[in-house]
Amino acid sequence: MISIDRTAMQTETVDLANLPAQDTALEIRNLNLRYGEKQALFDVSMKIPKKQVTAFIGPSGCGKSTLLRCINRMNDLVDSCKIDGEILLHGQNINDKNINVANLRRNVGMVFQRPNPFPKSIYENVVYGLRLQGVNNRRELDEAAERSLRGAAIWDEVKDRLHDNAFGLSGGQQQRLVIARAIAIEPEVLLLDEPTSALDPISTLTIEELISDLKEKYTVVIVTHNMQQAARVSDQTAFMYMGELVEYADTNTIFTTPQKRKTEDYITGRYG
Ligand SMILES: Nc1ncnc2c1ncn2[C@@H]1O[C@H](COP(=O)(O)OP(=O)(O)OP(=O)(O)O)[C@@H](O)[C@H]1O
Repeated sequence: MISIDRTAMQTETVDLANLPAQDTALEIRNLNLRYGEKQALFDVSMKIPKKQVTAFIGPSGCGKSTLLRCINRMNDLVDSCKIDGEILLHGQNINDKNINVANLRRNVGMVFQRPNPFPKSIYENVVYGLRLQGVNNRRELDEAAERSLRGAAIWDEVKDRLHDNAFGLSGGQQQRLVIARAIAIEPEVLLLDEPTSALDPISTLTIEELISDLKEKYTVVIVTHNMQQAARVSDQTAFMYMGELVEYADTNTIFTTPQKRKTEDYITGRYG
């Protein structure tokens, strides 16, 4: 039996099935995904609320990362991947042929399991996306760097060495730097794919605290293996099993009174 620390759980709940459009960041409708012959997602539908943290949990191979990667079309990079169904952002299906994928990814940032700073200075890492957008004004870049590093809770640790190479930072600092890089271009949605699984417990805690702050400005979707983490940081939790969305509800309900037997078995540690 796994014990879950519910002290930090959110108490405010939203009616996910009837979420009004103005509160919905993303709507996934009847999403099916195949890698070649293998179907990895089965008819997934859900609404992801704005400026909240939504966690995807479930046993290894259940499709959490696949679903997350659909939200910024990272699966486009996999040749064998075929998707049908819709993911609506501002009412527009991001899978439509006329969608500009670079714009989509500016709006929907992603942070991976292993910190992946570029081999550049801390400063240049943060302003990278802005430079790509053609911003060259020094003051604008400086302001964005400070704002983003503060937003990622790493400013105080790096403000005196902004021009040092990012590889000199610890793993936990690198991950916060990568989050700063992601928020520098002010996306609406941040996708976090097991962002702490390569980090030590203290860095993990720092990132978890940061995630709770990030939702003031961004919609956060996090994949995690760690149920305690989902319980600590998320407002709603989606439990997936073998490519299906089994149960999706506010985090408190999922961890205290799940409605489905499979969810209960998973959160009580019977499998996974
Ligand atoms: N690029 C790929 N090509 C073929 N099959 C894939 C690919 N990526 C994932 N899969 C398969 O799709 C299924 C879902 O994988 P996915 O990585 O989304 O699961 P997950 O729940 O995130 O797992 P984990 O927790 O182990 O990361 C698995 O059976 C996996 O083997």
